[in-house]
Amino acid sequence: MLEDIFQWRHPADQCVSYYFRQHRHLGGRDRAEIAQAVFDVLRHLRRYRRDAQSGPGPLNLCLAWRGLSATLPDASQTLGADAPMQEWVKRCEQIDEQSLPFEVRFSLPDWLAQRIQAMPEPDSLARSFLRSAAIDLRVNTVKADRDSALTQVREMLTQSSRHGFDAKATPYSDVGIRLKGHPPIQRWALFEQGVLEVQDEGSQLLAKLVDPKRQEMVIDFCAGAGGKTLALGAMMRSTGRLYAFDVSAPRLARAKPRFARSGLSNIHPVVIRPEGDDRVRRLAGKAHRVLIDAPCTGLGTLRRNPDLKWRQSADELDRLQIEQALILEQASICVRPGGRLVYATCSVLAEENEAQVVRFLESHPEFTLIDARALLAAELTEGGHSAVDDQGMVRFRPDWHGTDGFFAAVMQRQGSLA
Ligand SMILES: C[S@@+](CC[C@H](N)C(=O)[O-])C[C@H]1O[C@@H](n2cnc3c(N)ncnc32)[C@H](O)[C@@H]1O
Repeated sequence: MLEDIFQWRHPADQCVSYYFRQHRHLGGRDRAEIAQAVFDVLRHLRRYRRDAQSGPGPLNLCLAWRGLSATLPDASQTLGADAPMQEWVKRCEQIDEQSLPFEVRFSLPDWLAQRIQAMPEPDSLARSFLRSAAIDLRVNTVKADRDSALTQVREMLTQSSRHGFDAKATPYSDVGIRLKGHPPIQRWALFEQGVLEVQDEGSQLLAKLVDPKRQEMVIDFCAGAGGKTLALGAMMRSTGRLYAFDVSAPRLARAKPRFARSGLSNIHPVVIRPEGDDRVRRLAGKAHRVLIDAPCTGLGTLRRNPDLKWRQSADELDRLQIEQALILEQASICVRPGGRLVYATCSVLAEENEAQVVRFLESHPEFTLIDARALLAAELTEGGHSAVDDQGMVRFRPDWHGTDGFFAAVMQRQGSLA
């Protein structure tokens, strides 16, 4: 499986699923343990590869034993590694991490390590990317309120044969539930009925920044698989017109069953062209709110997708910046006077976040930045780290806020909505 993943042609979770389809005899517990070990290897790949230079066997075998030993205590003994491998694993685990350079200690490619080192509290951020993330759920408020959904989720977890699962309300989002453990939620009736959707708390808060009202015209410009569209549609109570745009027909096709499950009838999926699309032009100056959940490096989600740090590159970051600036131009045309434009990414890199917004505002004096503090009900300060900066832009970090890394800026076009 590691050989397949290291081609970097497909996301790691797809490679893992493919492997399990080819090895149907593996039980649930085996699958969970293998997946955990593989993701541990991806998180620590640079460090493990360096250690493996002195390893007692082929590279991938050494990596596999490191991953297994890190996730299953004493794995190398109980699962039968030979004596040299057991000794080598033990020696590696005793290395003082402070003796390692930053990029090895936190297993980052050079281009990314340099950028993280330039941010506040770099060790804390880099370390948080080495941890796995909890599963967050969003309650579809068209179908249930959070309290009743939480009660039902807890009942499901109590009935589960495995111990250690739990659920609690998310601290910032008033429609979120955070799970402890990884129960099989996709098989729950609550999920099939569209009461629950998997969505990180940071993404849930994005809908609050857009703050769509009943009967408005709203555009989710990069709707992809529809996660944000669903949250917006629920806030609009299934009224008004909510366009789900995307240039990718397969992505929008994947969103359609989710839209159907949700019970929302105000969503209109439309495949658009990246430039000069007629339907986008026809909506010029019409939308009350436009959300751009921009294509980005996704590096804020490293806890969930550790392979991204190996699949992304500085060249790809350059390419994405051009694409993001173009999307900002196209999408902003649709905002009506007094209307709102929200630009967001799941990245922690300034180039695709505040730099894009600052550049856009410089060339578009008809838009001004709104302070996000006024739009978010919950106090977003954790340990003295506010999620909203002095200019009013939002930045979540896994180490400070327990969410994925995430950025958002809210802008408003001059004029009055009336
Ligand atoms: C970060 S993903 C969106 C995720 C989605 N909002 C969700 O919550 O599931 C970015 C999306 O932007 C789309 N995209 C890329 N270029 C675009 C463009 N020029 N116009 C509109 N969408 C675009 C991609 O196909 C991708 O689905």
